[in-house]
Amino acid sequence: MAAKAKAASSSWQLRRSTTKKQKSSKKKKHSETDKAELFNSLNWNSSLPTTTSDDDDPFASQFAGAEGGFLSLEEIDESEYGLVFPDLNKKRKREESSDTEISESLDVGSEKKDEKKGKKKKPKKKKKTNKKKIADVEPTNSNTSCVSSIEEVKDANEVVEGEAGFDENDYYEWNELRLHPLLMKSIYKLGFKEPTPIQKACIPAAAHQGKDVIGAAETGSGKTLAFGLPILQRLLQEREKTARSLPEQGNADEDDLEENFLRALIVTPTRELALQVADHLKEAAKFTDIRVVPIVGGMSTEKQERLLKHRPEIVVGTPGRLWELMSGGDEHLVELHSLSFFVLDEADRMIESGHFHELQSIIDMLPVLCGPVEGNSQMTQNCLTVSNLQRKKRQTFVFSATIALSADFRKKLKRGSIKSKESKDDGRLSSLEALSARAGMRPDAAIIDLTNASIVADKLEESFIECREEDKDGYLYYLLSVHGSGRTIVFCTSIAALRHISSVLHILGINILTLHAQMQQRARLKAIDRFRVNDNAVLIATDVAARGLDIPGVRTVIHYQLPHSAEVYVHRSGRTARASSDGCCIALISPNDRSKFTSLCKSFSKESLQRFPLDNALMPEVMKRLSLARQIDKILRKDSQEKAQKSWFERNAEAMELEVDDNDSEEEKVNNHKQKKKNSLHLQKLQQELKSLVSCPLQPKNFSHRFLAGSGVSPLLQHQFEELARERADNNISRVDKKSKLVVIGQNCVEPLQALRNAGDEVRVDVKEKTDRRSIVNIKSKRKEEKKRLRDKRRNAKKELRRNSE
Ligand SMILES: Nc1ncnc2c1ncn2[C@@H]1O[C@H](COP(=O)(O)OP(=O)(O)OP(=O)(O)O)[C@@H](O)[C@H]1O
Repeated sequence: MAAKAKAASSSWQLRRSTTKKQKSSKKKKHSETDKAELFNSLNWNSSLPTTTSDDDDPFASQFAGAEGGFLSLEEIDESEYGLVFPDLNKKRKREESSDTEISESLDVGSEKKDEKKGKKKKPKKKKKTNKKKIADVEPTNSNTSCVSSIEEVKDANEVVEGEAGFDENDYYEWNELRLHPLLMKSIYKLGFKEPTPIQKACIPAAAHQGKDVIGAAETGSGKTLAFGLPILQRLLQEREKTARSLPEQGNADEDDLEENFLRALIVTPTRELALQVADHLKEAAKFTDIRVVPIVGGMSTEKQERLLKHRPEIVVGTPGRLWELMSGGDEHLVELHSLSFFVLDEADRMIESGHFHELQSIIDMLPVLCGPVEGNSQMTQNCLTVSNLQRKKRQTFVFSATIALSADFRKKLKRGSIKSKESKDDGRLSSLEALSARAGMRPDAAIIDLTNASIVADKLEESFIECREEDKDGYLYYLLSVHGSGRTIVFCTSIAALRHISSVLHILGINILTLHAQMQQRARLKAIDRFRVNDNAVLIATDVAARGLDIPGVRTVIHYQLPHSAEVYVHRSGRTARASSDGCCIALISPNDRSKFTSLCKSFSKESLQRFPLDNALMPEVMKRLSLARQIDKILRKDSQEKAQKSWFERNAEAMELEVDDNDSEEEKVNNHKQKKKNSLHLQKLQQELKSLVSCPLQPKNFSHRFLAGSGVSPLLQHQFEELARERADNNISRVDKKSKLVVIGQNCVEPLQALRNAGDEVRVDVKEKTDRRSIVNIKSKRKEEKKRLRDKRRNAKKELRRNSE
């Protein structure tokens, strides 16, 4: 872990130095907006402990310097996020000289280029030793062109052959999918032994039958490659066909081939997801020269325009930035006549507000399918310049884990078909069905729904904690300190709640990262980066992180606030238990959340749920710390608000060239000073008290100092105790002093998932029974309230009468 952290920090240093120049020029540009943003967020940021702490300043918290989620806006090297185009030639040269394995693959690429330019390829000698393997990979259907080059299959085998533990037979399930050898090579490299069910179902339909696909499968089930591999497959096949037909056509279209058109446009709802999908596709296209570029908001438009000038074949983007560039007339993005794939990832999110208008406009830009485009002379002109092979039917892919939850799609999934008719409500496409139809989805689309009734991932353990709204912070702190092992994401619905818990947890000494839509994009990416490299990191996020984010090793998802819809609950929970690993989610349910939670359970046809097992003996200590943290937070907030107000007043006065009169009398000044001193002493006292509490593990009320019981000992502390015990044993302490002996009883419930499993079925709650009981309780309490209301009314009326008669 330390090595990882070191590597990460050194890579940051490197990035920072390379971007120094950009930094200074950007600083100027952004300074005004940065200031405005800083000012808007004063209530929040200013309440936080500052790193420029003055030793005498009690308001500079003891936790200053903790990583927290309080990211400074440092430069991020955009090449890290796919925003710098790789120079293919340079990349080739570098890889050729450094890696013999990869050089073989690049030979294939350069041979392909030679083919394109009409040069005759020298036949390679076939090695006898590889014959068996080639036969293994060869498709059963000889029609396909994808495995036409036996040399490529051979190369693919050779690339991975040398790797320790590689056995091609482990990958036999992929053979049926008849993927291009260069794609198989990436799959070997990625180590994906078998296709996931959604990949098995989608690839034949999309890649070999050329169908449109509506795909629904649980979160983390590999949907990205389910649509990504067919795209790459078709592009590779078409290139080969074109290259083969070139010599026959006498190289007439050679120039056309040199000019790449946009072939696939993938739209995702969030920036992080777009960057991630682009990265994933780049991995899959690693051994080809197909280029994938992410186009997302929050980053330099100019840079992205420059990238698009390189005419990448695949663009992955968010609707806002894509539409901004399209409406601005970006050449590459508006030349859509050769577009062969249009993909809506997380499609059900796209019809929600916030994305709708841009997406609708993008869809309206897509040419009407098939052949020369009607009614658009520009398009028709462009079409004439495109190779016939490229001008094939456009395929539309619509994917999400929760399509099956959307009412209209559920109907359609049952029917097994989509309506081709466009339904429009006052000029807006109102449903996902209408949107896909408008995008050109054909009625014979393959509908692949692999979601089960509960929609959530198979290996996800769901649980809940019932508590009062004001105790949520305490239970969250409990979970993070008692079971704070493994990566955890805490989801909030509002940014205000996120800020509140981040601040309190920060004061309590828990290292947290934050992610929400009001953060600058660089800070958002940085938070994700930091979260990725730390095995025990805690990310407090809004629903901007709910969809698609693929961070391996997320063990726990905590719903601090319940989401507004069942779909979001599925996606949030789906950040754990991904790609056949397990994980758990815990919902904190206050009385206000109950009805929402019940309807959530109903929509997933849940019969029973686990109550998260708690050690209530620890709660008094938790609440004690929390109370201190809240007091500190309140004082810090008040102080920073006052400072912000004062500096705002002074700044404005200065801007208006006014002199600020100090009207306070000497006496007032002295009193103010005294009050300030008193407050700061109080704050110091609170901070010290909290510091001494958090330096010890959580202790139950009846805590024995002789035996440190497992529950309440954090994993880190337990490790330290064990080390200490070992050291003592090694030193062979001869003094037999019972009191000095240290006994460490192992902590069984480190991870929440383990705690849940250890608790077994004891904590299982019958949801239906609970709902019924609740509704009875509700009716009873409503009746009681009504009776009380009537009684009060009668009493008041009597009083009124008496007063009138007097
Ligand atoms: N065939 C495979 N075998 C093993 N792992 C795979 C395979 N295909 C994809 N993965 C991995 O599974 C993880 C999840 O994939 P992906 O992000 O595509 O899931 P998803 O279904 O799109 O999830 P979500 O619905 O949350 O967006 C990724 O880390 C990916 O690398």
